[in-house]
Amino acid sequence: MLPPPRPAPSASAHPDDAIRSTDDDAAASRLSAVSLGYLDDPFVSLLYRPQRIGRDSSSTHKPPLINIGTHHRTAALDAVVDSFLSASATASRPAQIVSLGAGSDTRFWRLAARQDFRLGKYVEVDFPHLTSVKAQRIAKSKVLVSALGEAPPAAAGAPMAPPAKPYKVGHGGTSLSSERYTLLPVDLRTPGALDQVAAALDPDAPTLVISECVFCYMEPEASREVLAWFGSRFENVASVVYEMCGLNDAFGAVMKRNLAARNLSLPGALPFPTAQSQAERFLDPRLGDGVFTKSGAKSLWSIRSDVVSDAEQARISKLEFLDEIEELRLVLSHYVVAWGTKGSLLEGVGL
Ligand SMILES: C[S@@+](CC[C@H](N)C(=O)[O-])C[C@H]1O[C@@H](n2cnc3c(N)ncnc32)[C@H](O)[C@@H]1O
Repeated sequence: MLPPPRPAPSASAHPDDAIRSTDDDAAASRLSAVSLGYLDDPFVSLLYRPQRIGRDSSSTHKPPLINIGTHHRTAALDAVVDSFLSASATASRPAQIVSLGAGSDTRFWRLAARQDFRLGKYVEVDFPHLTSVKAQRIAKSKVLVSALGEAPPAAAGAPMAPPAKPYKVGHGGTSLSSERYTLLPVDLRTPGALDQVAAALDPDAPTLVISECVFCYMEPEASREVLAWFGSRFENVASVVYEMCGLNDAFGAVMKRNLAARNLSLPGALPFPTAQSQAERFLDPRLGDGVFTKSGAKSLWSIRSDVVSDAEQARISKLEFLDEIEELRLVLSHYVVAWGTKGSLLEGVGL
């Protein structure tokens, strides 16, 4: 969910600084939702430190509308990931997940903490500025390192040495690789940049590509290239995006004005007027023939009634007072979770 305007960055700032700073918004929203009890995620505070710490914990709290949106978005993405994992449970190769523009996301650690964790690989990519910070935070935390898998065995006959670390940091500190998890510095707009992602993946394994609030900051041609790349390289592939839609109204005008004050624009959101149009992006003939064969989408407002159970809605309704249900409907109607799949992955997702 997008925050209110902040002062524009100085003229000397890199044009991508504003895009990179959106990770701060996403992570701060997650931290707020966790600290108020909307979400249970012990890894948020290990991967994200708020830049402006006030005198009390309430300074990290976002308004209820943002907390509810963060909750529903997480519930929907969790449902997609669960559906993918159960559809790929019987595959001959262990499933893998790629998270594009992952920022400070914690999903890998939440999955690795589960009893039924069985992923072959989880790969995250983002700009090097973000991956270097994330690699450092992972390396400093025993809890985060413990999820990465086993260290490679020492070579036979090697002299006694201290135990090897279960990960390697590379690319000048901007990448981290391990048995279960790989973090790579990639600008998704650069042609050919995804080839280094391919090296970390099994081309024959069921693959889920997650993109949460990333494509909106890219030109639509660039995000189409990314989807086409995954769709053409992996036989058994599905993808899910969390995006904005319908910004051609008064709500969208305010959002665009607030973002412009931060040097941000949304070239990748404007061509999508409805949730359905986000679903149709996966079936766009310009992606290539049969790259994705089925798709679907729901706004966060529909996800509220169709995905979040009554019991969960009752639980979170007690966390904070919210009297403006019409305003909630307006905000949640402008965010959408859309998916596309080749074959039967995600067929049972219910979105
Ligand atoms: C709003 S944040 C979302 C972070 C994360 N997906 C989440 O939901 O918490 C958008 C992220 O996308 C990344 N991003 C945007 N454009 C990108 C690009 N061209 N290449 C790589 N990462 C990009 C940003 O750096 C940022 O971390």
